[in-house]
Amino acid sequence: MDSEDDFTFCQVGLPERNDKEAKDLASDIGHITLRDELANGTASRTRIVWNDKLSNDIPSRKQATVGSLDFNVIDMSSSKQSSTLSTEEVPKDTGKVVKNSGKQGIAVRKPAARTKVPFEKGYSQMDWLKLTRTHPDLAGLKGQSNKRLIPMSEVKEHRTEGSMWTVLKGRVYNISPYMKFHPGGADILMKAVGKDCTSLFNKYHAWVNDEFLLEKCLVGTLDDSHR
Ligand code: HEM
Repeated sequence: MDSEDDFTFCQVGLPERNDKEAKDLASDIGHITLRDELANGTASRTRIVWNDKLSNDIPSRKQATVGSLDFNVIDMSSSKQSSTLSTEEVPKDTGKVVKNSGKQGIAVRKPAARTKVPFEKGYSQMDWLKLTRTHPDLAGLKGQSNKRLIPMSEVKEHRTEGSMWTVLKGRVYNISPYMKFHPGGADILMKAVGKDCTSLFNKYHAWVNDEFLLEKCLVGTLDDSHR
């Protein structure tokens, strides 16, 4: 056999230097370094290390292990002495930084004020769902159709305790039975009574599925032909 026909198959890889560079790049992204270590002298595990300057200023750094992963947890909510981040900037509930003091900092976005009111016993969202399945006439229709066109003038008349109407996305609901179940509280929901509350609803929680939650409270469709 001619020597030119004699092929040898071998593993083709990057030159050693480039291989190392690529590995360093992949394992040292931003402020995080991945370090392979030998645990108990047997299995290898990866340690994640935050190595930015900021983390040195933050007092509460915890280390944890999940499976074979070791990682440091920086608890931003307990940070008090940082020169650039004040305690007001860290909301208690989220631990996220929402406001930048201007000098140096981390991304900033002020969330909309969200105050969920603890529900009274028997008024959880689950209780509401049960009620919607069992109550025969939550809307208070008394046999009337809920396919009726209702003028705004009629919506405005319904502001009494058992009959509180609102307009939401063109539909008219009797929200009276929902009042005590509303996770934002009954007080704020009173703002919707006798009015079109679509913009308020969207301002606070456009993601809430109103059609599903208030299905059994539907009294009709808004007739906006007289506007
Ligand atoms: C009329 C129909 C409404 C329904 C079915 C409804 C339903 C809900 C639901 C399911 C939540 C919990 C949201 C979540 O956990 O993410 C919620 C919370 C809340 N709602 Fe409503 N809501 C209505 C109207 C309104 C209106 C008109 C306002 C303001 C005037 C309002 C203000 C709030 C607030 C402040 C919260 C608590 C904070 C939050 O979760 O964003 N809601 N509502």
